[in-house]
Amino acid sequence: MVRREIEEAMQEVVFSEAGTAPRITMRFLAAPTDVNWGGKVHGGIVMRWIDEASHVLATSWTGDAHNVAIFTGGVRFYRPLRIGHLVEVEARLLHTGRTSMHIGVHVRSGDPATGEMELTTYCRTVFVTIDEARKAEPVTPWLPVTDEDRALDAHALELSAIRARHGN
Ligand SMILES: CCCCCCCCCCCCCCCC(=O)SCCNC(=O)CCNC(=O)[C@H](O)C(C)(C)COP(=O)(O)OP(=O)(O)OC[C@H]1O[C@@H](n2cnc3c(N)ncnc32)[C@H](O)[C@@H]1OP(=O)(O)O
Repeated sequence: MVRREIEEAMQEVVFSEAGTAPRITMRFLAAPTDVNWGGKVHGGIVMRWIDEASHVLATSWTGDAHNVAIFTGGVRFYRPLRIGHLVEVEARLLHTGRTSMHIGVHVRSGDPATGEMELTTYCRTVFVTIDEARKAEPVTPWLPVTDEDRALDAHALELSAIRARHGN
């Protein structure tokens, strides 16, 4: 039920170059040490990359590395990721609340010989910067500029509202 509502909401949004939101991309090779028992990259490793890319984005937006994930959800593993393939992890700021940074992360991968990249994973994370007392600090608001920015900003709020309606 929640999943269907979230998947429907996700189908309506577009991530393209028309978005002006702050974003960062990490690129590297999937290493032999990232392997799972089936010979592909372990899902937990992909989650670590998602965490790291979100952390880099949150740090670049706030200028403060003391930020943590307060929520991660909507993780969708679309296809397996192969050892030796080029990996691209793109984190884009979707929305800022009083203290929260809502981030959409796309993981793409492909054979470096062809350069063709395919979407392997999408995930949404929420990060906050913490102060010395470990309280979430106010964040500089990000103001959407283009139609795509506004749509993604509204999308982030809609996903939070769906979860709140279902008690999580
Ligand atoms: C830190 C040092 C770094 C140093 C540099 C080293 C660099 C090395 C590289 C490392 C790269 C990897 C870095 C990854 C970082 C981790 O992944 S850290 C590991 C996982 N995370 C944690 O351990 C955090 C555990 N949680 C906590 O400690 C507490 O919840 C926190 C984060 C201190 C927040 O507590 P709080 O101040 O009471 O927060 P609260 O006011 O309830 O909520 C804050 C905001 O979150 C929102 N929120 C709360 N729940 C939800 C939810 N379910 N959904 C959506 N939003 C929510 C609230 O609505 C609020 O947003 P606003 O309405 O203000 O915009």
